[in-house]
Amino acid sequence: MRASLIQIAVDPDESVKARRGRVASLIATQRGADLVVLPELWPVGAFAYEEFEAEAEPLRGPTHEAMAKAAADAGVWLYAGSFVERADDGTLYNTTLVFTPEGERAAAYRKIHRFGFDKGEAVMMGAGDELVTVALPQTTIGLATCYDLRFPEMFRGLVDAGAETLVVAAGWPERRRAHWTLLAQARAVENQAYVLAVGCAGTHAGVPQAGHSIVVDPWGEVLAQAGAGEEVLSVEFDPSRVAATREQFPALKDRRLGLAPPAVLG
Ligand SMILES: NC(=O)CCC(=O)C(=O)O
Repeated sequence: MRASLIQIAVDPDESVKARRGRVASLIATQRGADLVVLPELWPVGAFAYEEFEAEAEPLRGPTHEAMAKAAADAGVWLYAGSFVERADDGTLYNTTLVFTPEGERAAAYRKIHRFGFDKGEAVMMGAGDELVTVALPQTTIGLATCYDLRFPEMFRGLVDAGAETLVVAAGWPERRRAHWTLLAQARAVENQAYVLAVGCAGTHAGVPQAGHSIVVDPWGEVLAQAGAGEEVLSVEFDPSRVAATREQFPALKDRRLGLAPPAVLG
């Protein structure tokens, strides 16, 4: 199976409309890949909070339309990263879309863990509360977005729902690049799954992006990693290695669920 992770530069000197067109052209160059993956909030920028209201779109808005067409034109499964969705009740969500090679929407995932503590996304957006997996012909993918990467229980939930390849769309800052690589490898090792994690390049809202998109195998080995700039990271991998790894080193079978809470002394 071949996946192409497009590490998009998100800079304020390019309009959302221009970037949408440029990204569609980049997807067209990946014809022949089985899966193309885009990062988090690439139309507007994950840290460009002041733009969220103005650039919010309905689910079937311009990003949905452009990405459905791009998937169909290239004939690829497209993990289209996320955009700012405005729901019918006015709530904003950080929503990832997945399209089939025919351009049909296969899934929409609203980011579960919002970043920013008491500001930014955490206060401006609603939180999703549903895990999402999609069965591709070669592998079942589990969907996650950026800050989600810090929450292992969410990834275990995706694995319990059948995910073998964990896909993370991110706008991860350079400041915490070491965490990015470490957490991607940890999620792969503990779940004995592939991790495909794509970030952004460039600088938006004054936040330099980490880039360094990464593909990790079920043994925790890094199969490929991008540099800091805009880049397409293309990688071949064998999804059957997930079952083989789980069979040969069956740690997932040794889970102990439902343990008693610690006794309270005194
Ligand atoms: N957009 C995000 O979710 C950023 C997450 C982040 O910077 C971190 O977890 O660190």
